[in-house]
Amino acid sequence: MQRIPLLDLNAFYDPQSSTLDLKQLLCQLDETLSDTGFLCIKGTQVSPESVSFTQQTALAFFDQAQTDKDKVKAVRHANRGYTALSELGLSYAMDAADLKADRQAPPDLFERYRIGPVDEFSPALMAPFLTTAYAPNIWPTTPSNFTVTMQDYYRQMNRLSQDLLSLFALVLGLPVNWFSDKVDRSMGSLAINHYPAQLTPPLPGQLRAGPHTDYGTLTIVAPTAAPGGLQIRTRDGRWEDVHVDPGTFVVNIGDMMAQWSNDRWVSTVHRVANPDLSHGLAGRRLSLVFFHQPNPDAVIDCIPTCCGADRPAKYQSVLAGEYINAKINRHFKSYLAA
Ligand SMILES: O=C(O)CCC(=O)C(=O)O
Ligand SMILES: [Fe+2]
Repeated sequence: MQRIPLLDLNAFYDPQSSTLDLKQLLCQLDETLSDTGFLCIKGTQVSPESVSFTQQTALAFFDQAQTDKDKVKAVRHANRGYTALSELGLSYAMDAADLKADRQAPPDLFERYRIGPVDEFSPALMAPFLTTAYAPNIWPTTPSNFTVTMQDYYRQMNRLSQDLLSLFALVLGLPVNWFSDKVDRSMGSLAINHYPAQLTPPLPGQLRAGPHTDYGTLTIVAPTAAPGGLQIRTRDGRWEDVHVDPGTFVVNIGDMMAQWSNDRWVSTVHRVANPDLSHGLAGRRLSLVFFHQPNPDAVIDCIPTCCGADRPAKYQSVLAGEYINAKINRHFKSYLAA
């Protein structure tokens, strides 16, 4: 029995829904965010057709010749553009003692396209972050609809994240717009992960994506239906599959939100398992992974309703941009070697 609940956001979006329905949604949210930090959602304003069109467009990019993909290769450790198979290991950036050994693990079996903010903010506010949070995107010329499709999907995910944060604010007893001015120039990024079919056994210890936590506020994942998927590590150390119904999204809490909430909510270690070799070509998988992050200059200081005399703040305040920069490059195999 899957312990990750599927929550229906209709109670939030539909003006006809009752206060009781909304209250129930807030309770379920708090419970699951405190338990695993993972949930599935439906009833969003993002259509399943739009998700599958975006996935098909992304697959068309990855189906191109390697030389074409290399034309939009991310320059050394820049988080924009294409990174090839075996360049990344999501477990490499982990500090936890129980994951450190994974730095020795072979790199992950996925290639990735990374897209940063797609909208302009005021030049004065963008200026300090033009090589980090607001670094320009790189766009391929083919498929010809790639740029507009990804920009559109990015904006939809950013909006959905803001709606989720409105719900989070209500759960925490804050005004519904409490997060708004901290995320209105979000530096979030869209990572498109392509996990090719596996026709030969991976190296010992090699996974589609190694064990890791995400860094930001929240992550929204839309995977294609394929074997070899997302797993979370339970508190007793077992790996549990996350079943994702078609047309729904996985949402999980990142490290920064765990810190912001004074560890009321959990950023759980997860990974992507290999498919059984018997699946052959049918084993390929793609996921659209939106990492929501606040404005680079947002101060991440214990959320007022998450600390008090009986629950002192556990973390020093930090700027969101500095927090992310300290972590983001460490996924690269070449960064470890440098
Ligand atoms: O592909 C997935 O389902 C999740 C990938 C993931 O955890 C990540 O990119 O951080
Ligand atoms: Fe992740």
